[in-house]
Amino acid sequence: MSTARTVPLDPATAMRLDLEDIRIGYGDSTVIDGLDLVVGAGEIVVLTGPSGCGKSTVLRAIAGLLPVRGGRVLADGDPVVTTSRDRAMVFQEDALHPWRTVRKNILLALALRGVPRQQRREHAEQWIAEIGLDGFGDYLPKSLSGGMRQRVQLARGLAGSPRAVLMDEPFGALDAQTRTSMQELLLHTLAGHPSTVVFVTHDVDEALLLGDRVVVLGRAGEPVRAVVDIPHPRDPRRRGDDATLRLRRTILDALEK
Ligand SMILES: Nc1ncnc2c1ncn2[C@@H]1O[C@H](COP(=O)(O)OP(=O)(O)OP(=O)(O)O)[C@@H](O)[C@H]1O
Repeated sequence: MSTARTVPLDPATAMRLDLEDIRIGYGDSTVIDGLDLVVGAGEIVVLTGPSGCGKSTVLRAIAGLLPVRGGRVLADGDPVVTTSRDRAMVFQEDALHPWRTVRKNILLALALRGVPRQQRREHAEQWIAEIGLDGFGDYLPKSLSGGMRQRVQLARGLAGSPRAVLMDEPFGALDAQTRTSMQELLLHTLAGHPSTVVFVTHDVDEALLLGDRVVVLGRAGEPVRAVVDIPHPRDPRRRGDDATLRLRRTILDALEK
C-alpha cells in the first residue's frame, strides 16, 4: 500500500480553513489566545503540544462545536458558526454506536452527510472493502478488535467525502503495529477521497509522517512554540534521513520548552 497521495488534490473538493487571531476558553479561563493558522485545501496540518494546551479545543472550534471568543474561524472564507457535514470529526475514543452493526454505523454516517438513500448501501459496501473489513459488515463493534473498530471510525469520518476532517488522536489507543497500518490506511484513503485534515497527535513520528506542516502549541495562553514545514510530506524514503531527524529534533525541542 502506498503512503503517498496518488491523485492531485482538488481545491474544489477540499476546504481551506483560516484561524485568525482566535481566542477560545471555558468559563473564566482562556485556553487559546491569539492563534493564527492557515490550512490550505487538501493539506494535512498536525497539531501537537503539551497535554492540556488546547489541541482538542482548537478542533472543537473548527468543527463549530465551541464558539470562539475572539478572532474568526473561516471555512472557505465563511465564518464557522455551527457544525457542518462538510467538517467531520474523528475521535480517539470509541464513538461507534454499539448496538449498530459495522454496516449500519457507516450507513448512518452516509445519511448524516446527505448521501441519497439509494446510493448509501453501495457506498457502505465500498467503505467496508476499503477499510479491509469485507465479511464483517454484520458484526457489532463489541465483536471487533480495537484496530478494526478504529477502521470503522475512519470510514465513518470520511464517508460521504467531507471537505475537511478533524482528527483528535484517532490512533492514540492502538498498539504500534496497528497504528502504523492505520496511518497507511488513512493516507491511502485520503488519496481516493481528497480532504483537508487537521490531525492532533502526541506522537512526533506520526506528525512527521502525516503532516505538510506540524504546529507545536504552547501551554494554555502561551504563543505557538514552533511551526515546522515538512519539505517532502508523506515520502517514506525520507524517514530517518538527516533532514527529517533535524525536523524531529526541532519538534521535540519545542515540545520540551
Ligand atoms: N469542557 C470543558 N470545560 C472546561 N474546561 C475544559 C473543557 N475541555 C477542556 N478543558 C480544559 O481546557 C484545557 C485544554 O484542554 P484540551 O482538551 O483542549 O487540551 P489538549 O491539548 O487536547 O489535551 P490532551 O493532549 O491532554 O488531550 C485544559 O486545561 C482542559 O482542562
